[in-house]
Amino acid sequence: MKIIADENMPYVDALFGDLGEIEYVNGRNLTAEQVCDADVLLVRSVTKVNAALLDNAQKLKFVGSATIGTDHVAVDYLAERKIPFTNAPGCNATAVGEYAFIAMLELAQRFGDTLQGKVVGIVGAGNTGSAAAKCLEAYGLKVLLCDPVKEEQGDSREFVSLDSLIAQADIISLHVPITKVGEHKTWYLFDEARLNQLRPNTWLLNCCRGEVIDNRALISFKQQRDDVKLVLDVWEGEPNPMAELVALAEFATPHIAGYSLEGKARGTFMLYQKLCEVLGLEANKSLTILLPPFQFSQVYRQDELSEGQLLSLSRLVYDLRDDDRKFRDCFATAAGFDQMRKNHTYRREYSAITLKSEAPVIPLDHLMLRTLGFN
Ligand SMILES: NC(=O)c1ccc[n+]([C@@H]2O[C@H](COP(=O)([O-])OP(=O)(O)OC[C@H]3O[C@@H](n4cnc5c(N)ncnc54)[C@H](O)[C@@H]3O)[C@@H](O)[C@H]2O)c1
Ligand SMILES: O=C(O)[C@H](O)[C@H](O)COP(=O)(O)O
Repeated sequence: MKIIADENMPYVDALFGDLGEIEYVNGRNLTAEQVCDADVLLVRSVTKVNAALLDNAQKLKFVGSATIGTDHVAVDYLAERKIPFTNAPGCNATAVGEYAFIAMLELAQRFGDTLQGKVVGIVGAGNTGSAAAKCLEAYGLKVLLCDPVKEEQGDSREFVSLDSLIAQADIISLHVPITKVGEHKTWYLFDEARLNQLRPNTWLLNCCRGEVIDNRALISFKQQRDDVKLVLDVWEGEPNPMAELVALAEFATPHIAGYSLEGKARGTFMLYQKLCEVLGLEANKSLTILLPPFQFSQVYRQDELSEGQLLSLSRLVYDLRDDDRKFRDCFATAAGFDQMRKNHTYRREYSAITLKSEAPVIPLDHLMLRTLGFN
């Protein structure tokens, strides 16, 4: 069996090595010729999976995308050809939630402010939005959710409209899929008019898809409104973000909000489980053996935790400042955006750290940290 896999997908050898012969490819430049004799195709978000790529791949038995988003996949086309497809819903949700939370802690520190006491609006209350909300609520913040789709589906959480969220929130974090049609389409959800609604000093984070914000409108807006602070992980026109916008963002990264090792491993593992199911095989490998040990796996803590200390603890698993610095150095050079994504193999989730205390009673802060995700 021939398995074609994106070269940036980790743990493919460990999980798929027994199932066939693996060929690694550059996902962004994948051609129809390269996949014409594939039995299995494993992709990430940079590969357009459609008729042009797959019409000649007549042996194809399975397509898997180790991503949450599916906007790069012509799912109707695969269904028509009866080719089983799976993505990996929720695989990197914790990573995105922690990225957003840590970015807010970083902004607070950079601007001499505190995160504690702020009201945060989450737009899109699915896996990543809920993961961000979990961190924020663990830290005691008021969270407003806007998700008209979930609201219509009868989700029992409390929701507000987007206008009401914008009017009340100090911080807005975007977590919607990109959709171009329908009542709740998200393409340019934040256009010039919406951006002009933002309250003074709002922090706006985008870790979902670049085109959820009109990037040109955002440039003009931010040039007038320096009080608004931006954290941007996703960009219109990836892998070539607009240089003016990168310069205007407080934190800028190359679409890696979901790139924890845990999130990547879960993504590949979910494809492995699904392929085994499609092939009628037992999925007898385990996710836990994939992850390398973590250098700060145990942390001893006694004292009451300040916001600055919470940020220091968070930087053990993810130091956003490093990625921001690296990105500004490399995004403008040819292939810099993709190269940084390819080499991004160092980030962990809070769960990689086990908290220890020598005090006889577990400090109250440990309960908050455990709700955040620490062990
Ligand atoms: N930056 C990254 O590395 C990264 C990582 C993972 C996911 N993503 C992106 O984030 C998106 C969201 O991921 P998820 O796991 O939370 O997906 P999800 O499907 O679990 O949740 C998305 C939510 O958005 C809601 N929604 C749809 N249209 C909306 C609208 N107009 N207004 C408000 N809510 C709306 C949906 O009802 C759903 O609940 C993905 O589709 C993907 O594009 C980016
Ligand atoms: O949709 C997703 O899951 C994310 O956008 C994903 O993390 C992007 O990473 P890629 O697949 O491009 O490596």
